Amino acid sequence: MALKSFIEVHPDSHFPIQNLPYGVFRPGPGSTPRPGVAIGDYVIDLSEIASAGLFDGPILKNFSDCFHQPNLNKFLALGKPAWKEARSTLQKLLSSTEPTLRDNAILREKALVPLIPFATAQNKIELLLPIAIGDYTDFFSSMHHAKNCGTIFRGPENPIPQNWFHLPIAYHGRASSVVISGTDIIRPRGQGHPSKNSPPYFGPSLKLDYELEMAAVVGPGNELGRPVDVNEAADHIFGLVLMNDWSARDIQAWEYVPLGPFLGKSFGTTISPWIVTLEALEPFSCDAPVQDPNPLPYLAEKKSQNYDISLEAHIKPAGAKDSSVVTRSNFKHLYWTLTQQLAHHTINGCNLRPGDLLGTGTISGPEPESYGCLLELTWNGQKPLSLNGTGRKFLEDGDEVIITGYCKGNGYNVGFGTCSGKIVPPLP
Ligand SMILES: O=C(O)/C=C/C(=O)CC(=O)CC(=O)O
Ligand SMILES: [Ca+2]
Ligand SMILES: [Mg+2]
Repeated sequence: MALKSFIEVHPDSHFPIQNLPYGVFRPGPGSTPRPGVAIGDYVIDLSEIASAGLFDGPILKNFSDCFHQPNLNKFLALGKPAWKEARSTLQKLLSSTEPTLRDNAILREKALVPLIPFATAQNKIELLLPIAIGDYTDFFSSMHHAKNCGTIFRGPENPIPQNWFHLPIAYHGRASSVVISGTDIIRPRGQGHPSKNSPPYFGPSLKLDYELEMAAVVGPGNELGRPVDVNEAADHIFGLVLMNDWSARDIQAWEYVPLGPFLGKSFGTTISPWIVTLEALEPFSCDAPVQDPNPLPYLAEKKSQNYDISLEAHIKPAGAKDSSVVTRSNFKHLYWTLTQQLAHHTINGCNLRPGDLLGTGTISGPEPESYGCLLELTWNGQKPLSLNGTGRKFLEDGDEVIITGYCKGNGYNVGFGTCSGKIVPPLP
């Protein structure tokens, strides 16, 4: 019998009792941010559960102040045994056979907050960035994406750089401009260089793009100078979010040789509000692609695993009734695994800290419909897409990009909800 909650959850919901993703929310205007867990159309207020003394396992009974914080960093720092304990406490508390919360109307009233806000201003719940992000790194782990970008930017002879098959390439992103789903993105201005013979121009980006990605949220992290072993790296990852690494292709193409992306990406990166734990994703793990050549020993894992997560990106133009699906991809296409990314990041002694964000890189698959950005889908604007009859080379003002992702279980989904953002006009 599948685990069931006393809270009714629609079979299509992303948030059944098997998921229990973590976020941070404000139950109403002016109230303090607090951690919560999504179930069906509700958020469980973890500060209320902690205040009621219900985190009573051996670890959390001494550390339940981690649920009276404006972000999840303190909980992340506690590590995997505490995460496991919290999950089993919450799964028990929410199960249909457990009376503690089910039959306590006063506690239910305090701890269960409707996620779909009612129309009234008073109980408009607000979802916030769940973590304080000290550092954000973005990898480049899809071979299909690397090949397509290489062909477009560097030509078809050697599209994938020689180092790519030996190490998970990355660049340091900008943590300050990571924003929560629903935040508008102002079209950036910057320099572009349309062709060899013309001088550079300055103005609003003419090639604004999305990048369909996921990102790992780092747990305890490591001490400076002490790398994480690749076979222990999974214990350092709390969970995953959806991510859109907005990219201004014209700014990027002109600025990024030889030091890598800078202003073409640092104007905004959107993440989804709910962190789905690796524990909830475990039933959906699958073998990662076979790596050829074999990676160096520090990247060779005993078990190399991905997750079967269906991913979609949609674009909804201003005033359009419906959005159009532009990408259909899957997390399982990634060549370098999350654990290889994390181990590689620390191999020189670099320390990761709780709440650090590690983007996977754009998740493109082999089929043209699975390409994870407009640069690939329109081949740098040469082949416009049709969105319900309207042509698109790159994003226009008013376009909303919506990324979704979920794993299909037997009679339920473990999903990520949505990660969305709308392009608004540049500054004058
Ligand atoms: O190959 C290039 O020149 C550029 C690639 C990217 O812009 C991708 C990037 O940000 C990393 C990724 O998302 O995979
Ligand atoms: Ca990226
Ligand atoms: Mg970005």
